[in-house]
Amino acid sequence: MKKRMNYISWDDYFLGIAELSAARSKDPNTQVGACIVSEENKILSVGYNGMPAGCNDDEMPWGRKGDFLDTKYPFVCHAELNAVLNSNHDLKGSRIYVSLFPCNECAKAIIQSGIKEVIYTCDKYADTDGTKASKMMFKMAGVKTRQIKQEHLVKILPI
Ligand SMILES: Nc1ccn([C@H]2C[C@H](O)[C@@H](COP(=O)(O)O)O2)c(=O)n1
Ligand SMILES: [Zn+2]
Repeated sequence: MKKRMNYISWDDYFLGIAELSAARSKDPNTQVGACIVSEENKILSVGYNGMPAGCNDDEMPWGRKGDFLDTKYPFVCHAELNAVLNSNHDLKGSRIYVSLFPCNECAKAIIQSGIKEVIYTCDKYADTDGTKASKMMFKMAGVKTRQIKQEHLVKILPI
């Protein structure tokens, strides 16, 4: 008997784990998940966007508009930053799978931690200056970026 052939690729596997992590997010508008993987395809960390530890997410604002302090933006920790901070491992040479292209703040954390490749699916904020800054920094720092489609798994997040 031969081995099973239609197993999922490493990319689909780790992207699936990033998507599953995103399903933990309480953000009503955008749920993001990230999974950091070593050169040996071992999972080093995962994360999703949410309020900082100890900040009661029932009491924090989740809106997008209005006074800055009445929105989620100054408070929420992004999925990629959480994944970097959640890890107890050296991230040098690793790659990060993320369901949305990293913002400029996360791009800095990704570069400084030694991650060498960003694999992402969605790029819905491509036209923003933040994403443009991320792309500039990744290029200058030699961090590869690659967009892939989720081929084999149904999207986990509810529509
Ligand atoms: N690469 C990213 C981009 C965004 N996030 C988080 C931050 C917020 O919780 C949400 C964005 O909210 P929106 O403006 O789309 O309502 O997604 C992230 O974790 N990683
Ligand atoms: Zn970010």
